[in-house]
Amino acid sequence: MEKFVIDGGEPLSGSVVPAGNKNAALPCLAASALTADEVVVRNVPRIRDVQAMVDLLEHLGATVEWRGEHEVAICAAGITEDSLVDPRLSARIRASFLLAGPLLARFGRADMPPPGGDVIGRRRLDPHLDAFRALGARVERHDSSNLVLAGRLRAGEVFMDEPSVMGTENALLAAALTPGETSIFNAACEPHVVDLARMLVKMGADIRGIGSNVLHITGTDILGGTTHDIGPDHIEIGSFMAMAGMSGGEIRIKDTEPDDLRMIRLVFRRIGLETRIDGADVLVPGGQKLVVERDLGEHTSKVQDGPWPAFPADLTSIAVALATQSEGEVLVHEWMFESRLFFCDKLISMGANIFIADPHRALVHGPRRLRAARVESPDIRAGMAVLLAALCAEGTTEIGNIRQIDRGYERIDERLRELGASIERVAEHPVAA
Ligand SMILES: CC(=O)N[C@H]1[C@@H](OP(=O)(O)OP(=O)(O)OC[C@H]2O[C@@H](n3ccc(=O)[nH]c3=O)[C@H](O)[C@@H]2O)O[C@H](CO)[C@@H](O)[C@@H]1O
Ligand SMILES: C=C(OP(=O)(O)O)C(=O)O
Repeated sequence: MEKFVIDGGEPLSGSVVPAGNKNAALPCLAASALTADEVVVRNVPRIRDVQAMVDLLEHLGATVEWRGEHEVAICAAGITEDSLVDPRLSARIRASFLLAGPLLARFGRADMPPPGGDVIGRRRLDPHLDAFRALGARVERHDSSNLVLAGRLRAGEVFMDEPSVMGTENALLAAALTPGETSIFNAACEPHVVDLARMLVKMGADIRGIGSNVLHITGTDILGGTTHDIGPDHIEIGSFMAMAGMSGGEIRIKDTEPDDLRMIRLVFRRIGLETRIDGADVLVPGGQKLVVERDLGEHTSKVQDGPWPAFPADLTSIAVALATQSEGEVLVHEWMFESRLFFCDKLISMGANIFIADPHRALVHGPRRLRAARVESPDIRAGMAVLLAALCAEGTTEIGNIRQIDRGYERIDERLRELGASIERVAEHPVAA
């Protein structure tokens, strides 16, 4: 067990290169299971969740070779219809369920142990199952241990009951290896869904409508290998933007996809943070006095997440942290997950003024001088939000359970030190009873 020990209060400045998008790397790695040819994925973030997906593929029988810090070659020729998904590894990540689409399409059967992932509310698998059923699969067994899907897939029409990100990805993965034209309506269109669709095109599927909520996939019975570069992680970029604003420093975030940042920049501006686009970089000017923009008629501002291109759910915790340092009042409405805002009590223990109206809504009043505390990281993004708070708090904060932060942010302590932070990773010894 490790913890972070942070001495807060220093402005963080300098430049940082964002890691590859975690939520794109995971489905793109799962896509390697669709073919017996070699697939090379580049700009892969070296985070715990990626390692779990790589371990899952290896356990299934794929060969995996790291060819550089961020480049991995996978050959799934060794995966057979008898390969089994390891339940222990599956429980480590939500994205383990993305192996269902490839296994079902390739072998006509997928025996899936329950996935893991952040505990941030109920996480439905129904949209995935609806999609597989629309392509001709049946649920053969579903008990607390496993969910077994079976059937030779045929192209069809999928109408998602909600634009589920991984549900859309599983439908895409399955449809790419199913001959004929499949249409997905009410599809999710997050940058990671786009990334996966582009990779599947390079593997031999024909996909129209990429980036929209209607996808037409002409699948094939054999997909080939490819080399694919993962795009920059817009959630990590948003986290660095908030970090600059909260600490008062100037940070340049390099090599981004500015078009993917439009809603994030718009919402952060509402919370009081100005950012500029300079070529492919985002510049957060230093020394900003953050003031919340009120709505017309002096009404309270609201930040609400939603499916793309709305503000990403994975940045709501970061938005709460940012709002603690901005003058005024913001209502953060985390509409998608029921438990994600429970972490606000960690910020409250550090001195933030937050009124938790109900599980979905928190009213944040700023600015508040934050003070050091001992806190645990409940999930990836809450962990990062608490880390941002610690970086601008007075005194020495300790954050436990940092495995959660390591699930989604690569070498975050080293990268923060390069920006001037005082942060140490320290082994934590259990206290004897
Ligand atoms: C590995 C991965 O990629 N994980 C991401 C993925 O999870 P995941 O794919 O599991 O999330 P989903 O998009 O399926 O759903 C997210 C939540 O929002 C709810 N919902 C969704 C759409 C909608 O119109 N109405 C609605 O209520 C769902 O019921 C669920 O509770 O997408 C989430 C939403 O962007 C992100 O937080 C996760 O980081
Ligand atoms: C919720 C997240 O991840 P997962 O879906 O893998 O739990 C996240 O990335 O914030």
